[in-house]
Amino acid sequence: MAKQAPGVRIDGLTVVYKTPAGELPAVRNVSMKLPAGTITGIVGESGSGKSTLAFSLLNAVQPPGRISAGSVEIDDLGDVVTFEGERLRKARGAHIGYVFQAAQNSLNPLKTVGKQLLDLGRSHGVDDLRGLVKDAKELLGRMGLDGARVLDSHQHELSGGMRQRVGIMLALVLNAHLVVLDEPTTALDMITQATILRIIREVHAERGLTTMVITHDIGVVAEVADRLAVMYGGRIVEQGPTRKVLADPQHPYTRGLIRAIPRLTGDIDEARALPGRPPTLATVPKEGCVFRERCPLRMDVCDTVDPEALSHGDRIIACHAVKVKELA
Ligand SMILES: Nc1ncnc2c1ncn2[C@@H]1O[C@H](COP(=O)(O)OP(=O)(O)OP(=O)(O)O)[C@@H](O)[C@H]1O
Repeated sequence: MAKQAPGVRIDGLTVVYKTPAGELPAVRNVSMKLPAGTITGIVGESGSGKSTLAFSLLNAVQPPGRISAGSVEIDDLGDVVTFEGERLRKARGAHIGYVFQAAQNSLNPLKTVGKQLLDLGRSHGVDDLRGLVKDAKELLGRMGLDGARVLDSHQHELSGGMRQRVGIMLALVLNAHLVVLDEPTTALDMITQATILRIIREVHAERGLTTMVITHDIGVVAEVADRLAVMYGGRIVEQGPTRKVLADPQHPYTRGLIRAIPRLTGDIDEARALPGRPPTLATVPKEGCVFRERCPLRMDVCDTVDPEALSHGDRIIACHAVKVKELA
């Protein structure tokens, strides 16, 4: 059993959903690494495939979706795409912790948090349930909450920020060292958001985790992530160390995303929203570059050839224009 931060290698991952127009890819030929012990942020607009990618890490894509190609190799565990049944259920929770999007709603409203914790422990064959409760209280205390009181509460008795922390506790309490957080701070006020992000960083470092954070908010990624991957139309268009990508974005979509952030100082008009809309499964181009319709650097080749993800130093970028610029 892996009891330290595992590295993860995603290779050629494609996930399709069955639609009236046939099976269409929501994640297309994605390859990336999550180095052991790092926090990786996945950022992109709504519908870009972030949650689908996150579910693939647990081999938990639900019908009408399915992983149609690729692998997700987790150190000391193997390729989870090949896992089924009991082996898969055990891997989730014990190895891979997951905090669902809007953790507010993933708790059972009829049961106390403590009861749900015991259910989780039993379903994973934990013998020492007292020890589990002790760990849960300690984690909640670590996150600034009164553990005993929270375990006695129903979800409606907890604020949004408290529920987010309960979600993080449930993802960690079985001692998973790979943790996936889907929009961990959406719908929280700025102060609570800052607190949760600080807690994520601290718990990540203290417990020795490999963490993936999914968000549409590039500010969240800037705050917590060591590495950043930008998704668009099911593709990862740029990835690399967060600071470098934010300081010197190369892909025209990353540039657009960063330009669209309103700044507290400076002229509000300087923040320019990205023109156009992100594609849906039905409108994403089947060939050529997925971003070309909104791209200021569009060239003829973009209409027919999907740009390959190429290494540029410690950055990986999928863009014909960036390649041309480098060769110039
Ligand atoms: N069950 C489903 N059936 C059909 N299409 C789906 C299903 N789930 C997701 N999709 C489609 O797959 C694409 C990717 O969705 P996904 O939820 O992974 O994106 P996302 O980036 O996480 O977006 P959001 O931030 O809105 O959750 C979208 O076009 C979405 O409409």
